[in-house]
Amino acid sequence: MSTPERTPASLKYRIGKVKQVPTVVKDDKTGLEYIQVQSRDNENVYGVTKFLNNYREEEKLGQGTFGEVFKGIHLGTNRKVAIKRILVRAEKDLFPITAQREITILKRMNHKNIVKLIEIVHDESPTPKTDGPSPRPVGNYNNSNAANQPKLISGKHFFMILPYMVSDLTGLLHNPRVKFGMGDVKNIMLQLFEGINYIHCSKFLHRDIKTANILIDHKGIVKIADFGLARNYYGSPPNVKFPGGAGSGAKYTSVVVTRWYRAPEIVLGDRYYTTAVDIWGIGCVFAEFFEKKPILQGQTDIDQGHVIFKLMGTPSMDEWGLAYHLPGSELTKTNYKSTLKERFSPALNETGLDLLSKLLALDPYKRLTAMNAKKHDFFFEEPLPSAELTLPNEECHESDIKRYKSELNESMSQKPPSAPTGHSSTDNSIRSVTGTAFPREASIPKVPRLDPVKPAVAVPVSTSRYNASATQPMAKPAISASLLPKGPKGIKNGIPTGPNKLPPNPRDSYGSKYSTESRFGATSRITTESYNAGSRYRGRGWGTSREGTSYSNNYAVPPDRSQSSAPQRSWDSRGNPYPNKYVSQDYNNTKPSGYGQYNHSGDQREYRPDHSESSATANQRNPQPTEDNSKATHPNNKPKDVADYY
Ligand SMILES: Nc1ncnc2c1ncn2[C@@H]1O[C@H](COP(=O)(O)OP(=O)(O)OP(=O)(O)O)[C@@H](O)[C@H]1O
Repeated sequence: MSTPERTPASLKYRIGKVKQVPTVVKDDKTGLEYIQVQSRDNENVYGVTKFLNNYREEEKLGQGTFGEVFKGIHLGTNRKVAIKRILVRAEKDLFPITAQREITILKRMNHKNIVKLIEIVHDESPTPKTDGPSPRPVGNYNNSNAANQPKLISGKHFFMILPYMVSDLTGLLHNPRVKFGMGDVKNIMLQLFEGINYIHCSKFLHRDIKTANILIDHKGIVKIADFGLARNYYGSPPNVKFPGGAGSGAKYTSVVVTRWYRAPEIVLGDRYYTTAVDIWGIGCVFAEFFEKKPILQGQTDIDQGHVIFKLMGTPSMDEWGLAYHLPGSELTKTNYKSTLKERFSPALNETGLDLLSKLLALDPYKRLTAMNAKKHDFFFEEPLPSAELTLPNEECHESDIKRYKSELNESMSQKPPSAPTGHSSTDNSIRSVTGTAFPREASIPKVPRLDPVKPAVAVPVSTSRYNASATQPMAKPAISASLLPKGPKGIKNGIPTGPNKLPPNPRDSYGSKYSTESRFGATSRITTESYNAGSRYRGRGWGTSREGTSYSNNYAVPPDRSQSSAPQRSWDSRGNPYPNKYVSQDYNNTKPSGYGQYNHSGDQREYRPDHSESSATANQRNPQPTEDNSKATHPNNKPKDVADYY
């Protein structure tokens, strides 16, 4: 039995300008207070309970941009949890939009490779009195470490309670005692593709794929975490038939993705990006297994473009025509040759290199989709993906990196004399695909050092999260001023704004290759791959011993929000038609989207073009909604969920 109570002022908050007044309900039996949330079909509902006396916080696991993550224990069950603190500042009374977004999206996710949200809890930090004690630290008020805890700004605190994961990929890759075999790498990559495929098919962009956001539980199950930058996208989900992403139907913010994992289209200022931005991030993660540090460490946003082109080569008009018409197109005047092969051939064979080059394809429309990547030959040749991940006996988190570095330095200083030449072991060299051991970080061949260049802007926040020597950005040659974009508008937010003149229509370069018909199958029925296609792996042992071997069980159908008149991109803000490449994205006109369209029977989820998703043609002459104005153009004139604000 529950009795509604008046909402205490402390629980009122705002999202943007909209006041949120949750109904607080008190459970008569337990005495717990929680916020009453209206349930929707197929959706888990989480209440908000008081933190105090329910959870105990232990050590800090990670420091995020908007909060801290602690290891903790649920006192009632002794279950280990991760506690992500969200600070609501009393002065502004604003619940952070990133947290709101993360909560909203996590609630909709239901897949074994996506981290679950257990609940949201709140606490009220005491208002400091001028003569009173300082505000108390989070949760564990009796914690002996309390004195060491950072002092909190007076305000309301909300905490996301997540299942505790023993490791994250950053921690594992930096731990000198952890050695992944190629089978393990394949296992992790396949799980990652499963997770990201689910996110994309649920019509969300993650927008912050990086090793620190890839968690692994005690059973070796990979969980994608941190949905603080995620958002829904417009248009149909990616399909198996063609490479390239989905979601180019609207203009999104360019300030997304940790710089080193940022896709080239974002770096060059394309705001109509797609799910392919997440695939780029996964490509970076894949390569990171072999160097044990982020592979593309740009020191500024512009430098990031140079670093990317130095690895993949400056694209020709044929290779990525749109790059020549993006705000950062000046970068295409560079003349870098791809170094991908020579850099990664010590670790990867031809098939592996092929997968890597397709995940890191500069043109997002040539990049693999997650479901296509899973079918790449790399996963079907020896060594096969390992059936289970063998994890180290220790927990590895990003926060442990400092410790690993000092351990490594210590062991290096006590290192016995090296074996005489001729008898030297090859154990420390990067092994080919058939090898089982990865090198210790110290033994990775060093990329030749070049003259250092002073960063034009501050090093990104993420840099500070790594021990300097672990991720010391590669020294770069000084960037010739002539290579830097210098459009009349200069540089905004570190992204070159490029020339003011309208880009010429690259129809010629794209039209022949990507006709609407051939790319998006205007007349064909698009069949997406079933998650049950995992049987292909299961036959080989992959996934057999995991929880929920029936992949389809993991896919609760999220509510189909795709029936809104999703804005389509056909005309740019200046009222000019976009390159036909983008116009061809209007496959949404003839194709429905969303999970509601899938037939879940058997192994195949079929995409049934029974009705149109949007009235894009009607919108064609109207300025297209952007992340900033999409709310205003929503048919109901109100966002369907918080993510729609962005
Ligand atoms: N459920 C969990 N179990 C164990 N560790 C976790 C969990 N969630 C997060 N962490 C740890 O905390 C770190 C930061 O978490 P997360 O990325 O979710 O926070 P954030 O504030 O959004 O960070 P950022 O600003 O870097 O994106 C992770 O890298 C991981 O080490």
